[in-house]
Amino acid sequence: NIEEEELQAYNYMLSINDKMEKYLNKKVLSDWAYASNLTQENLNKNIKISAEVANIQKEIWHQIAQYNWQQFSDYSLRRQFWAYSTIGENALPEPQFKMLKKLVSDMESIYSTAKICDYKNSTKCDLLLEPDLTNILATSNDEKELRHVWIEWRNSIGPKCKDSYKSYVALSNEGAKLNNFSDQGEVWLKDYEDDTIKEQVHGLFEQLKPLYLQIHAYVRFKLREKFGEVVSEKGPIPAHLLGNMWGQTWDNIAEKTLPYPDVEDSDYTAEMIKQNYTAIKIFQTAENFFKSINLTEMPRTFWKNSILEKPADRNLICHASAWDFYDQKDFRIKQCTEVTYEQMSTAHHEMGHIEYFLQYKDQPVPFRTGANDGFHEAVGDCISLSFGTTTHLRKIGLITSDNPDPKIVLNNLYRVGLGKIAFLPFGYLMDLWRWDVFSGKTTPDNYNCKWWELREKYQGLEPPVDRSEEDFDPAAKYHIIADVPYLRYFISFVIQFQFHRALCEKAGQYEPNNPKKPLHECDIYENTDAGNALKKMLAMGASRPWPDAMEAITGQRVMDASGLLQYFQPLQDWLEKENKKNGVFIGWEKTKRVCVR
Ligand SMILES: C=C(C[SeH])C(=O)N1CCC[C@H]1C(=O)O
Ligand SMILES: [Zn+2]
Repeated sequence: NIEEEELQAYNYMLSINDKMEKYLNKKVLSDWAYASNLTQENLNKNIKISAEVANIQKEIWHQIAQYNWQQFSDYSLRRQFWAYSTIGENALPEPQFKMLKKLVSDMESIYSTAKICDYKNSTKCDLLLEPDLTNILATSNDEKELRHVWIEWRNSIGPKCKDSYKSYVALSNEGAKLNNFSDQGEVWLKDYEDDTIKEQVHGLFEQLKPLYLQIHAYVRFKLREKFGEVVSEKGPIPAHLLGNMWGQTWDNIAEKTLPYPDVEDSDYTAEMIKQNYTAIKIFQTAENFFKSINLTEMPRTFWKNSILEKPADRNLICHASAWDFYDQKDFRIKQCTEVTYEQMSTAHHEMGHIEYFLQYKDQPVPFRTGANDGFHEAVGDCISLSFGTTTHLRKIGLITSDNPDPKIVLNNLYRVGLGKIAFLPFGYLMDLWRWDVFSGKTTPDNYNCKWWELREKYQGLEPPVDRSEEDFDPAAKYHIIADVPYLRYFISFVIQFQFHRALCEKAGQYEPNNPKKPLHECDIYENTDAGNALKKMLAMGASRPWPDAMEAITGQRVMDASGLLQYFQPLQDWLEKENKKNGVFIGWEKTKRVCVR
């Protein structure tokens, strides 16, 4: 009868979780070995162990189908069975599974080893994305150099990945169908446990669009002042002038576009260099913040096993990442850290992942993940909202003057806005493009022009030169070729402000309508009430549906743009006034650029 079956199932679940822990540890160790040293040998080993784990997942998949787990009375047991009942590409027969793994690994290797020639010295052809091209895009004022780097990076990747990408899409969809999903895009949305998630996300974007239009119009006006006619008055902004290879965050052009350029402005990167910051010191600074609010210090093995600087002697994947080795002890970050303020934020972002791993490490294996993917991306960024205030930067000496001029605070809010507001349309369109690719609505002969259609429609950006279907520009972004979903970041950029608002209220640092305690100057540093509330939510992992985790920390059960909008209200007021004063056109007319089909 069902009681006996449930008791047997309980013991079965204990045994498969134990088994999965051991095999996942082996698999992640081999994933790490390949990602940190891109050799053929490491790839072969990684594909072999991954196929072994996929076969175990298939075995479990067939075994759990024998159980009437939907009838079990124990919620947690039912939920663990539910978690094991969708296994994605692991459902593919071994040959197809191995092929898919190889396609993604090859594209990651192409991306991570791609080199281009320097604009000024055409014999120097060893420029990598990190750190070389990233630095040029962040610091160069030479429009021709920016254009060169933007085009050459895409030429070095797109054409080489297009065929692999088509096969990757087909195989991913085959795996999806074996799990009874219509396509891979639907598999990616499963863990939101809400079949209205797409509509919710669309609604959030529409709510945030007016704020985006204001910062877009202001930035276009300032860039036109700086670069001249290459930036049109009313058209989309050329994508190579925004301080970032993908135009996804614009904080690197803060100095060039500040609202109050005359007040003394601290260049935080210069200050970090002046104060002899190193990669280690950057991570110790991040750890210090987490410890100050009663979260957990990094385990000793973290400092031993992590890769916090780019090794000179091998090819590796430099895109920053945080790793859980499923043995409740070994947690690592791999980051090719440079001493810049942007990298300080990334270090907090990655350590936020580690804190989540540490808090849920005693959960059953299927619950050792975020309440939803967006939660995992929001932890570190939420802490950075405190870290990046003038109050905190003064505390740690990255702002050396104690000038209380409110213009300094607004300049800093603008800088944060260039990172957060500018990101929203990019965070949204990345999977808008991929959902249509997986569903077949966007076909391979339309991949690139559809991409630029979305980039213009949502971001108001245009390529610096005409594009065609010979190009494959989506591949220029890591997550596309590395099979990493992206909706998680859009969701994170919304909910991190809900978390921040809730923690700031708990810390007594924010009171709605109290101009003495505005949200954008709240710093929860050393506040354990806030830290303990965050800690409680993190420890839940994915043991409950995400509205329960959202309620635990904010008291709300929905995603809500009001946190972000309240945080940036002073900036939005300033931008609306400034744009009106300058008589700038809000929005953008159609691009003159063409995409040849
Ligand atoms: C830092 C990471 C690793 Se989870 C990352 O990929 N991020 C963090 C913000 C958005 C996204 C990106 O770089 O595109
Ligand atoms: Zn992340």
